[in-house]
Amino acid sequence: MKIVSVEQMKAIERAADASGVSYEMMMKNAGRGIANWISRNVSHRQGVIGLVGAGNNGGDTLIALTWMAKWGLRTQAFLVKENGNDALLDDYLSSGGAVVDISRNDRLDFFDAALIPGVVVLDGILGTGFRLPLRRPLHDVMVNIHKRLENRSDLLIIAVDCPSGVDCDTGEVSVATIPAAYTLTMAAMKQGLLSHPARSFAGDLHYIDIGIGDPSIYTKDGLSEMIDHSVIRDLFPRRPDSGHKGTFGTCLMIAGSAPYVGAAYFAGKAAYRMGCGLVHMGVVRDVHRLLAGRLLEAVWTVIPDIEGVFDPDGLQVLLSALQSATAIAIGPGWGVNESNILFLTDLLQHLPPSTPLLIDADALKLLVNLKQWWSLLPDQVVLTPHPGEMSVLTRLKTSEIQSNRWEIASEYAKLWRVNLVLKGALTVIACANGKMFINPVSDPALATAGSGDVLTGVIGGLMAQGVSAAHASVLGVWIHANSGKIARINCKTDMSVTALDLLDYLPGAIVKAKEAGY
Ligand SMILES: NC(=O)C1=CN([C@@H]2O[C@H](COP(=O)(O)OP(=O)(O)OC[C@H]3O[C@@H](n4cnc5c(N)ncnc54)[C@H](O)[C@@H]3O)[C@@H](O)[C@H]2O)[C@@H](O)CC1
Ligand SMILES: [K+]
Repeated sequence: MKIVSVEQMKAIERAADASGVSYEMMMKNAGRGIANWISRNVSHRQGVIGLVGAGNNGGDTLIALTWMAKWGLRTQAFLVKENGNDALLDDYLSSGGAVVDISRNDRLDFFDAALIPGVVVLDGILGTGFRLPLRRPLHDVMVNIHKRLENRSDLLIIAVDCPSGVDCDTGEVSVATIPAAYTLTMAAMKQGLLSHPARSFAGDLHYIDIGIGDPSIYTKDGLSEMIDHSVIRDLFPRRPDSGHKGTFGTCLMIAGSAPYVGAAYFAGKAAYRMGCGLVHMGVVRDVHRLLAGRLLEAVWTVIPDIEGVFDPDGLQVLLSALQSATAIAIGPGWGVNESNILFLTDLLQHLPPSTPLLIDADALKLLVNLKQWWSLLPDQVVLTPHPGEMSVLTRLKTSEIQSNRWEIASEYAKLWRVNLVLKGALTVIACANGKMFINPVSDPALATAGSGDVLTGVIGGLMAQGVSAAHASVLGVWIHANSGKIARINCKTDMSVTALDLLDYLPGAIVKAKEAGY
């Protein structure tokens, strides 16, 4: 789904209107789309109530309620602000709907009576027209509504376009913003919903077609994209029935050191879980000793070491593996030390220029010791820094990176001509060709030691099978995040999810990616 600012959305609507899809038609399509989505996706046996604001967001909601009333559902509209949508109200009433005006902060007993367990609440008070701060008298009515909906897990709250009271550009929220289980977003994702705190209020994000198709045809701006099912479904490598392990590539994983054994395991196992035909592990003796009996699927080359880290002259043993790999991943668990700077320098000089490369973790921190390191990389390259590693690479403060993730990722991906996966909640992928993707998943289940090593294996395993560096990053980030979501559901808490769980639920995330929408 494309991502837009409020200004871009307005310009797209103007252009669509000029090309024949009128504002009225867009709103009708929005309302019908919301009603259809609810009837297909949620149980609405207890009826649907709408919180209706004075603007077009309220208009969308009234049209949705009108359709559902026509279909015989029990519905009620609560007018939260004196309403300018008289014609839409008349339509709704003549379709059998019921209206209660609570805009003067009275008659809330009717609202209380409507909040029966299982009822669907459509939040259509404010959309993209809202700017903080929330003004009176709406503020007071919304605070009262908020109090009543708080902690009501027996209700299903669905936000229309955005949770009301969210700034759709910045992601800031008002005191009265109501957290939703789902947000049904019109035509394109509003960028603010992919930033915190708004993201935590929006729940699962779904697209509603308002009849204009792909919004990017109405603008010259290159729109970023939220990773969803429509983005990833075509990115999987082919797996012909006649394939053999050579068909599915060889990932050379140069990982681990005596203090960080697990990193090599997580990365190597994840590459196998992603369908890679063969994973060739380049590791020091201590890592080999501990993992050889655990990662039985792997082929091993033991790299000479000095006190558990790579010997600067140790690359010789890997030269033939470097040539036969179809992708190379480096960095997890290396440690930052003088030996590894020399080892990395030698390694970059011996890389086959056409083999895709992934650089993660400590190898990213070591890169800064090499002059113009970005000129030493192959064309197909992915860097997967977390904000701390990005800070080392750019010499910017982590706080500065975190407050401006999209712009900074985009700027440096272009500068270094790399595909950059800036990790953390709401991972940003800035591709070397200028395209930007945002992962909508923000789940503390993923914030656990070894999680990044699993991601390295996932992306490396996909590249080994011939998926481009950019596509492997997009698909890999989505699958990794969803394995976290599935792990949280299965562990029944995000607290107990470990990197081993992420590995275990990769197959579930792959299945989900292949068969269902986000
Ligand atoms: N323009 C279009 O053609 C379409 C718009 N759509 C819908 O329209 C929405 C945007 O509609 P609008 O531009 O009418 O805006 P909204 O519906 O978001 O709300 C505007 C209303 O909120 C009030 N308001 C704004 N800031 C406030 C504050 N700080 N405190 C108190 N009240 C405040 C305004 O006075 C106005 O009454 C979208 O989110 C979407 O749901 C869709 O129907 C698709 C088509
Ligand atoms: K809303």
